[in-house]
Parts: sequence; C-alpha cells; structure tokens
Amino acid sequence: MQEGTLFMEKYFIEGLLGSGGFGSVHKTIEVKSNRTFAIKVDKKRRGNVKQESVILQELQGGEGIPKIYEVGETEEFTYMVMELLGPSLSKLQKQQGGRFSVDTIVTVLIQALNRLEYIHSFGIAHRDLKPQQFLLGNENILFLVDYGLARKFMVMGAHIPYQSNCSRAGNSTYASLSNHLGIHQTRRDDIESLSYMAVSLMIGRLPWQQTVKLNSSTKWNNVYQIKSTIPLQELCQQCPKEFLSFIRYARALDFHEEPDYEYLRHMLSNARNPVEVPAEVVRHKPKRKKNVKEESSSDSSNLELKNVQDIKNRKIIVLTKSK
Ligand SMILES: Nc1ncnc2c1ncn2[C@@H]1O[C@H](COP(=O)(O)OP(=O)(O)OP(=O)(O)O)[C@@H](O)[C@H]1O
Repeated sequence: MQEGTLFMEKYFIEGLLGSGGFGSVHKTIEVKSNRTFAIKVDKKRRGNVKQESVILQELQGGEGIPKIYEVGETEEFTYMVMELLGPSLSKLQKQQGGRFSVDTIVTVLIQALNRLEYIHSFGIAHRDLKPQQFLLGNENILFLVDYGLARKFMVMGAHIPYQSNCSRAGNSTYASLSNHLGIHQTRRDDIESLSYMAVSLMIGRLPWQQTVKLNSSTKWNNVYQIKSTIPLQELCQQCPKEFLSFIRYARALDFHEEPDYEYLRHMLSNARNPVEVPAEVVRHKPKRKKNVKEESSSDSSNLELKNVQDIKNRKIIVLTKSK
C-alpha cells in the first residue's frame, strides 16, 4: 500500500507503522472526519486479516483490546481499520537503552497477564506473544495486538484434545518448549512466552536470540537447543527471583490446565518490593480462585495499586503464620 495515496476513496495513507509475515499496518487519516486510525492490510487470497478480525470482534470491549471500526475487502486486499495506538514495548525498550526498571516490568507483566486472562476467558490463545505485540495506548494502558495466529482452545465449551505433530507457530524467540516440540498451543504456551518476555525486558536480549540470519528450521532448532538446556538460574541471574519462579510455573502447566493468573500477579508483584520471605512461602501456590473473570474486566491502574496493597497485607499474614 502506497504512502500518500487515498485508499477506498476515504482513507489517506500517511505512513507505515509496521509490517510482518502477514501484512502491513499503516497510519491513516479518514478524510471525511479527519480522524487518524491504523489500517492493517493483507493480500486478499491469504485471508489472515479477515480471520484476525473475527477473533477481534469477539474480544471487543475488553481493556487493552484494539477497537475495530471497519473490515472489508477490495480486489487486492482485505483490510481492517482499528484504533491507532502508540509505540510497542520493544520500541520503548530500545529508547530506554535496552532496559526497564523492575517496577516498570512488573507493571507491564501484570497488565499483560490481565490481557491474557481476558482473551483466555473467551477460549482464545494468542500464540504469538512478543514485545512487539504490546502497544501503549492512552493512560498507559497496554494493548495486545495481532491476533493473526490466535486460535480457539475451547470449542463448544470443551477444551480441545491434546495434539502433537503440529507445525510450530509464532516466533521462535518467545515460543514455549511445547510449541518447539510441535504440541498444539493453548493457554499455557501464552504464559510461558510471557515468562520469557519478563526476562528479555529485564536483560535486553535472550541468550538464544541470534544475530545471524538463518533459515527458519535451523533457527527454531538452534533456539530450542539453548532454551531447553540453559539452567534457569543462569538465564535469570540478573532478574528478580520471581521471574525464575514464573518460568518454572509456566513450564509446569498441563495442556488443559487453567493458569492461576491471580497467583502470578501476586508473585510478580513481590518483585517490586523484595522482602525476605521463607523459601517455602515463595514456593507455596495458593488455592486457585474459581471465578476471576469479573476482576479481569476492570483492571485499571487503581486496581493494580490496590492489589499491591493486598499483597503487602497478605505477605504480613503469611509471614506471621509461618513463625
Ligand atoms: N493499532 C495499531 N496502532 C499502531 N501501530 C500498530 C497497530 N497495530 C499494529 N501496529 C504496528 O504494526 C506492527 C505489525 O503489526 P501486526 O503484528 O499486527 O502485523 P503482522 O503482519 O501480523 O506482524 P508479525 O508477522 O510481525 O506478527 C506492530 O508491531 C506495531 O508496531
């Protein structure tokens, strides 16, 4: 799509925001209203944008889910007009010289967990998480974009059956070990990808991130070799200990298992204000909450602050009990 051209006689294409395997995203101005949007296009025959728009339609209304305004087709393209968002986490990380503070990372991870809890509550797994997919919106709300590879793991109210011999989907850097092994991706794979994101936001570059261009298969194999063998202590040596626990937790999830988002939020919040908690308390996994859906739909920053307060209270209770 050409910069400086008028698309559908109403959208002026101002510039490229990003492009990837499935299409390109452009900043556009709707001439009639003078409002700016982002427009995502792909070649019509591939149909990815159309598939993505169906998933996004279902998720509309959730915090941190980009609003879509129009979906359509021309002879050449399928396109989706959506709200224009700000820079991605990877762009912000570069601007920050490669690193964020622990406090910022925890805030980001908690918001990301809220997004995952929300989309998982619709039976949808994202399957391609990476810092480029998290964009900053108004009031520092983190948006999760790109549902091109998202798929349902719940069909007619039942979890899909375990499947192996699947082709690897998403990106090798943040892929879960099961994804590398060709096991169908579900909620647990999103959680594991997020746990690698936690480390990369902290240290800048994961040990398996490669600088040389390789063909896809060699790249996936090389990444798996390092990811599956590197001791977690070594991987997380510059991170709060909670990040190591996060990876362990994610890798231990079963195929059908619902992640305990609440537990993870509490655990990660502990990285903000490290206190000497006995090892058995850190390892303790609280009982899973039956229904956390309502909480996820109102995850404002106030609520996060309240959660931190709750955690502090909880820590005191736990420590008192353990004496
Ligand atoms: N709503 C938006 N507002 C602003 N920028 C956006 C928006 N949606 C996407 N982008 C930018 O465009 C980039 C590519 O978007 P997206 O990931 O949806 O496309 P893709 O073709 O599926 O890419 P990939 O194959 O790399 O995942 C994003 O990383 C982001 O920088």
